[in-house]
Amino acid sequence: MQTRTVVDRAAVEVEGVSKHFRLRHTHSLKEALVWTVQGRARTDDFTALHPLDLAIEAGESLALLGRNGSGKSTLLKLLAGVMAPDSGQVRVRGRLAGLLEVGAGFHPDLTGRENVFLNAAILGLSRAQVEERFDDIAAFADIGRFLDTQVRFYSSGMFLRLAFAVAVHTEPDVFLVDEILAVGDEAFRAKCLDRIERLAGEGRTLVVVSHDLPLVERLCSRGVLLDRGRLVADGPVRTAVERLRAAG
Ligand SMILES: Nc1ncnc2c1ncn2[C@@H]1O[C@H](COP(=O)(O)OP(=O)(O)OP(=O)(O)O)[C@@H](O)[C@H]1O
Repeated sequence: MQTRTVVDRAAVEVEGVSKHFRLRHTHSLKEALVWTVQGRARTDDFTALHPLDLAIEAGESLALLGRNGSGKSTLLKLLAGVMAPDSGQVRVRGRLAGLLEVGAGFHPDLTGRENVFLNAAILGLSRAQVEERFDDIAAFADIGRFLDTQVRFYSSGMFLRLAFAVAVHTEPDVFLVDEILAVGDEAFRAKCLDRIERLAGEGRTLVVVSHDLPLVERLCSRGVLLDRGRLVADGPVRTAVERLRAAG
């Protein structure tokens, strides 16, 4: 009989990952000079994430929870590979897609249509695959003739519509979603949530960052709670949500 450890099956593995930021206290040469003369440090190191380990199994739906500034988005960016950790490593198996920031991966001078091809290529689709799925992407985004407008003129909701439509049509193995659904209108949000539930139902791995606790309880089965950059709880989502609520 073949035995596999949890780590063998993990879709996402995070090992000893940490992230520091350098905070600059001065923003002009003059200010820098004054602070130096006063003997004050012009920069300060801030640890957004202390070394942490996390294994997410294929097909799991996990919520990253925590108060403002606890490190959720930083961890999500490290998983997405848009930011490099200062220590440790992140391994993701399969195709990764997600919505981290409105407009990320879009070129402002290109039209929506052109950006669909650009964005889908970044997410690993061939031109032929995008052509085949283009009508479905456009129908999902439902932004009408704005599809042929430069995206610099898009509202944040229109960006979200197109970005989400592309991301779900890449058939990702691992799907990352930040608070971002907040800018969509109610009907689109409902459509996105249905689609996210469908992705989860297909056995894809979900990692969701949200302060909308009823929503994460609906979408996720596992909750990971961060507090000031440290992983403080990991278990059933309801337990993590209760702990977060209790912490006020
Ligand atoms: N590029 C950066 N430079 C400096 N500090 C940063 C940077 N990005 C994040 N931080 C800091 O790291 C900490 C964690 O930020 P992060 O965005 O991960 O928190 P979060 O849990 O997602 O918060 P929120 O719920 O408010 O979105 C915060 O104190 C934030 O100010």
